[in-house]
Amino acid sequence: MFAMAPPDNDVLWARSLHHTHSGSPALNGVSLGVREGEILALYGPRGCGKTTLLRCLSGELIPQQGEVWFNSTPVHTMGRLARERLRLDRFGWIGPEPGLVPELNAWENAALPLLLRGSSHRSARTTAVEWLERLDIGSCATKRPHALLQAQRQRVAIARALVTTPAVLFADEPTATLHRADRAHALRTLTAAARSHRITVVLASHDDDIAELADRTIGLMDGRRVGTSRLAETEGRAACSLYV
Ligand SMILES: Nc1ncnc2c1ncn2[C@@H]1O[C@H](COP(=O)(O)OP(=O)(O)OP(=O)(O)O)[C@@H](O)[C@H]1O
Repeated sequence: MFAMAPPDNDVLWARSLHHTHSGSPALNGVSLGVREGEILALYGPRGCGKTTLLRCLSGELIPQQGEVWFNSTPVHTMGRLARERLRLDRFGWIGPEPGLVPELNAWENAALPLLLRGSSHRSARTTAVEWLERLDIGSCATKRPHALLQAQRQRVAIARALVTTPAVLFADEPTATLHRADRAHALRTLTAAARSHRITVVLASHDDDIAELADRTIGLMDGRRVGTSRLAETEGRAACSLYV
């Protein structure tokens, strides 16, 4: 039987995802589509399946049942190397912890995905420094992670995820380790940078602020969808007047 291809205007599309981690159910029939350029927030309590859903959508984890498509490419049938290539070439990932390499300075950390893709040292440095400046941490470019504040480290991780201008940025609780003021600022900067570069974002968060920065919020509970709220186009854009 041929699988049904996703709708043309969805950059990511998932159908009926089921996944269980060694007996504990994480996804229980989740379907969703993500439009190109959309900022989609996944919202729900601890353990509701947000991380598992992001891992399935980004091709890191193959769901036990269900389909994931990136544009017209089925991700759920790809081999491991092809999925790794897809993640490196087209996706960006930000987790709750910055996960920086301690021996490298800020620009070298931010430039890593470009260097892994074979960019020259000089062009990788230029692009990484541009991203650090957009994220207001240009002055930290030559500092190593130990000399940075946690909020600055997380911005370096955001720069690293955006430096390749990915088609889709996956962000899993990207502000979980930050103080309240830093959280709001980091979310605003991240969503503004994504909008001005037409990067699609799928973001899991407990943060209330995210609802006003996202175009759409999907609730998850016990591995199932429990509601969608869509902001009017103008509200989503107006909430984010800062473009970087
Ligand atoms: N690698 C794993 N091994 C075993 N169980 C897991 C694993 N990852 C997740 N789980 C379980 O699967 C369920 C969903 O977890 P998941 O991390 O996807 O939820 P979450 O909404 O992202 O939670 P959190 O906000 O705590 O990150 C939970 O019951 C969790 O304990």
